[in-house]
Amino acid sequence: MSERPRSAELELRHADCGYARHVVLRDVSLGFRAGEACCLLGPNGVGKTTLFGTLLGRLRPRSGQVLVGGRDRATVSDRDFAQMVAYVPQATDVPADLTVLDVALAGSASRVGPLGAPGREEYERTEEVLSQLGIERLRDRSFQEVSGGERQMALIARALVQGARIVLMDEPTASLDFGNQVRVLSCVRSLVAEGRGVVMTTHNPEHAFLCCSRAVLLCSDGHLEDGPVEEIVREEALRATYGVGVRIGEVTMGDGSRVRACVPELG
Ligand SMILES: Nc1ncnc2c1ncn2[C@@H]1O[C@H](COP(=O)(O)OP(=O)(O)OP(=O)(O)O)[C@@H](O)[C@H]1O
Repeated sequence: MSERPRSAELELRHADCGYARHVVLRDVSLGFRAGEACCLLGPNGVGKTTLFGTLLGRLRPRSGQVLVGGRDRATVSDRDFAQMVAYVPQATDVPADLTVLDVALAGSASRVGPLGAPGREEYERTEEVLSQLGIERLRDRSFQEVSGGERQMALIARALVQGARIVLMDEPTASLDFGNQVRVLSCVRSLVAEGRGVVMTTHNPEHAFLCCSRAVLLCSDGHLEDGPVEEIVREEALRATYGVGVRIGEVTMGDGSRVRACVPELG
């Protein structure tokens, strides 16, 4: 298991993660900080959602600790937590009929408090975020009626309005078309460029090369590998994790930079 990075803003320390009768991940020590994108990889059922649930305080660690800004998660109010950590769920959970603007504006709830109502400042910030993400045209559309990719962008907008330094994204590209996947990955890069931290899960290891500097691979035997993407996302590791052959090559981009790409070997 790798060492904890220093000054992590969100951290698991020797945490056993799981449910009443089922510990899914044992003795996990991982720290996440602003200015870094980390990709969480692993096969179905290995425990990625369980790890997120624990980081978010929805699941209590069976042992060990979750620390937020150095404080035990259990001592941090949900409101304070929301100012430090935002969560972008998969876009499949559709709330009651709200516009895209309403969904994004909900990100300001932790700042205005339970009895407050968003004011001009919150509306202006929300409009700004919608245009930053290029979805201002969707402002008054029903969240239920926009496409999956547009919903995902609206949920990312909500996290940006929330203003948290660390953003957890659960399979942000799942069920998106190619164009929307690329837009979401570009958005991850922009978040990091503006100093936020992103922790995202994906079932496409190539996404780690595109927008993350760090990868955490959860292996079926319960062990975990954590490090720079190029050291973690390797052909042998992917074969061991997913049980399929994969070749990793490099592609030269338009600006001359080289990016790694994964191509599976079909049996
Ligand atoms: N509420 C629960 N109670 C008991 N066990 C659970 C519960 N939810 C999930 N599990 C089990 O925990 C393990 C990890 O599940 P988890 O959903 O965290 O995996 P995952 O890596 O997110 O999978 P996927 O890639 O398919 O989303 C699985 O064995 C699952 O069956």
